[in-house]
Amino acid sequence: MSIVVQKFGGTSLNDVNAQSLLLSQVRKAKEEGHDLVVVVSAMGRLGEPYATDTLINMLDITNGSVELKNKDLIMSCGEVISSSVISHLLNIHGMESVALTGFQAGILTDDNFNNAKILDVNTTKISKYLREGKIVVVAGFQGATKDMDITTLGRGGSDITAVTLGGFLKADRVDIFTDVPGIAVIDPKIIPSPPYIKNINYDTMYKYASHGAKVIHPKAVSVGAKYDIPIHIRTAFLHDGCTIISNKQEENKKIIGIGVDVEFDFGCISVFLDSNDVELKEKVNGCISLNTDLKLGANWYDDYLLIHVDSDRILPLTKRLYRCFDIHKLI
Ligand SMILES: Nc1ncnc2c1ncn2[C@@H]1O[C@H](COP(=O)(O)OP(=O)(O)O)[C@@H](O)[C@H]1O
Ligand SMILES: N[C@@H](CC(=O)OP(=O)(O)O)C(=O)O
Repeated sequence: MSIVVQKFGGTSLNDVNAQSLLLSQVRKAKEEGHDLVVVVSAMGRLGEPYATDTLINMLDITNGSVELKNKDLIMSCGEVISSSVISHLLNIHGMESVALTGFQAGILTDDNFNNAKILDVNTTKISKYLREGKIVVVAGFQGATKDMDITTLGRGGSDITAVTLGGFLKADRVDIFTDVPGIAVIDPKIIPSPPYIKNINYDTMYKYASHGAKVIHPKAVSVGAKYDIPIHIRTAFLHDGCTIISNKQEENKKIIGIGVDVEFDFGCISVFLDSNDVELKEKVNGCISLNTDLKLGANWYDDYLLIHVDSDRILPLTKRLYRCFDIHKLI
């Protein structure tokens, strides 16, 4: 039997409409004959009751530092709540399911609290439920140490849970459901309706995700490469269309994408392009030399250009670069 892992991020769980789209995606995969593991993140974003940042804010950090082990315990609760709610929803809609925390799912990590690494997965329990025909809903972003202390995997870590489970279970593919229909050439929050990438290889995606394309956690991409498991980035709002991360990459693409990363008071813009295209490199150099007022420094690496910018100038420069490349003609 083929196994599919479907991961739903916080933005794909946070209201009744999103949850009903989740149900229809799960039903579709079940009807296609797959055994299903569903990995869920905490519902919503800061301000919403069970979002990770809301839970962190319940610890009063004004009176001293937070013990990381304790912080992990509260941070893991959002995903546990989601797994219980989603499993219940599946059951009441006629899709038999069971909810597991990361610990119950057999996810063993090191004791680097807040940023733990998965060391092993004992899939016995998941496999047993799958054999019984149940959909297994696993709380993402967490595991437990050999001493049974709860850990979390670093922010955005539910993607790591999903791809790691896919690898250990020898799944056919991992679907990452989010609020965008794939990996775009630039964050759609910066440039609305940008072109989307159909196929991207693990290596390029790892670099792109590490430099601003935060739609997937870079560690999840490297786990995908390790197990050679295709990762589909998609949205539950649409049935068709996705980006496939695998060993394949579209040929003849001059430009892969622009990643934007803001850290405190400075930021980085990374431009990923065909490193053999001298003409394009000159165009890029020309474009950034026209914008010296906005940049702190720029360095070429193998296949990307990294530009350092003050964080308040990052959006204007990104938009100018995007316009200057005329990306629609380059991809
Ligand atoms: N190159 C890109 N392509 C698509 N989305 C991107 C890109 N770069 C950044 N993003 C952002 O990633 C977001 C999805 O990731 P995230 O907020 O972590 O969702 P989730 O809650 O599903 O994990 C999108 O809303 C989008 O703004
Ligand atoms: N809820 C965790 C883990 C996670 O992966 O979330 P999301 O899939 O919504 O990015 C976080 O906010 O870091």
